[in-house]
Amino acid sequence: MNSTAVIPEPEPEPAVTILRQYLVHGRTNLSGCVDAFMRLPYFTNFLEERENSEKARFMPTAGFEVSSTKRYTGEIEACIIANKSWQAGEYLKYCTGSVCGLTKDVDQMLRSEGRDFSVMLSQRYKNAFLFLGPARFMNHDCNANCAFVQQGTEVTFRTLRAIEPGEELTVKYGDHYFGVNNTECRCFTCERSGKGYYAKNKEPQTEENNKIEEKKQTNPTKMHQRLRKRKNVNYSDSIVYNTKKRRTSSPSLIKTPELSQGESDSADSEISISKEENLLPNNSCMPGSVKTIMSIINICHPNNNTPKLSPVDSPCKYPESEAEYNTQPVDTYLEHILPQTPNHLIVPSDIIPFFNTTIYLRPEDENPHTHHEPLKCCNQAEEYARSTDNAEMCVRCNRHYKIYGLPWPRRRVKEKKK
Ligand SMILES: C[S@@+](CC[C@H](N)C(=O)[O-])C[C@H]1O[C@@H](n2cnc3c(N)ncnc32)[C@H](O)[C@@H]1O
Repeated sequence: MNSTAVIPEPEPEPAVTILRQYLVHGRTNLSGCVDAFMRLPYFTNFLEERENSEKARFMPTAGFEVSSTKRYTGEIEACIIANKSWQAGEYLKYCTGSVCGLTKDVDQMLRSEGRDFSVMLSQRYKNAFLFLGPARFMNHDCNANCAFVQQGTEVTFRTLRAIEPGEELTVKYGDHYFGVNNTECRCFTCERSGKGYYAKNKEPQTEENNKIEEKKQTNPTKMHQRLRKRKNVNYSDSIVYNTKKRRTSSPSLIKTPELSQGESDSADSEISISKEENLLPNNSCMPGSVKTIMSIINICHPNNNTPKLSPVDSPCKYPESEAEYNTQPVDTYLEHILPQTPNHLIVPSDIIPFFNTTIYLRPEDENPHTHHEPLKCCNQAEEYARSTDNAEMCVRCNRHYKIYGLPWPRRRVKEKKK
C-alpha cells in the first residue's frame, strides 16, 4: 500500500486468458482462477518486492524490533523496542502500517468471529479501519516518544525526542482512548506519575463519566466493545487529509480518498474531531477478491457469478451473429472493458493492483466518450449508454459480446442437434 511505489503496468492478455480458462463459458473454478492469477509475473514480482521490504524491517538498521511485554494487559503482548539511538525528528521508515477502510458487513463479520483485534474506529470518519503492518504494535504512552505521521497511504512515526536503545517506542492514541482521561491507561508515564490505571484514588465520577456509565447500562454490548480493544483512535485525526470536498454522485462508486502527505504530532496536540464530510466511503479500501473485482468491472454480479438471463435477447445489433468464439486480441477489448474516463471512477491501484486503471463501473454511469442517446435494451427493460465503438450496441451487450463472443445474455454456444 505504498503510494510512492511505481506500479508496473500489468499485461491484460494473460489475465483475460485466465478469466476465460477458469470462469467464462459456464466454468466457475474460482480458486483455480485465483491461483492462476497469483502465478502471473505481475503478482509474483509484487510479492517479491513486498518480501524484500518485509525483510528490511527485521534488519538491525531498521532501528527497532518487535518484542513482547506484559505491561498492558498482564498477558504477553507485542511492543516495539528501539535497538539503536534515535535523535528527535527522525522517521521510523520501516515501522509502517496501512489503513484499510472496512465495509459494515466485513466489520461485523470480523467482530462476530472475534477477529477484530486490529480494527480501529476513526471518530473523525465514523468508519472502521483495519490497521495492518508493524505500526500496529506501537503501544500508547501519555508522554509518547513518537508521533503518527502519514506517508502516502501508510502510517509511520517520527521521534519526538532522543531515544536510547532498549526504550519502548510509543505513540499517543488520544486523551480518552483508555476510558475518560485515559483512566485505564497502563503506560510507563502513568505508572511513574500515579495516574491512569495506577491512580490511587480514582477521580470522582464526573458528569461525563456518569453519562458513559448510563450508556453502559443501556447498551452493554456496545460499551463492552468500546472498552475492550476496539476504541476510537485519533490517529487518523492526526493525519492531514486534503480537505477538498468531494461528492460521490452515486453511492456505489469507489473512490480513492485524496490524501495529502502530512504529519502532525498527535502527542502534542489532539486535533479536534470535525464533522467534515466523510472522505473515505465504506468501501474505499476493500481488498478485492476476483469476484469483487469482476463485479466492479461488471463482468459478473457481486452475489452471483452468472448474470440474470433475460428471456428475450438484446435488440443490440452484433457485428456477426453468434460468433463461435471471440478471437480478437484481448488487449483491444480490455481497452473497452476498462475505458479511460479520467474524471470518473478510480479504484485504488494499491488495493486492486491488476486493474490499475480507471474503471467504468456500471452502464448507467455516464461515459464522457458516449454522446449518443442511450439504448433501450433487453426487452426494453433497461437503458444503457451506446457503446463507443458500435453505436448500434449498448455498452453492456458490447462488453458481453467481446468477452463471450455471443449476444447478450448467452454465454454458451448452442450444441448442434445431432
Ligand atoms: C494497536 S495495539 C498495540 C499492540 C498490542 N500491544 C498488541 O500486542 O497487539 C493496541 C492495544 O495494546 C494495548 N495497549 C497499548 N497501550 C496501552 C496502554 N497505555 N494501556 C493499556 N493498554 C495498552 C491495548 O490492549 C490496546 O488495545
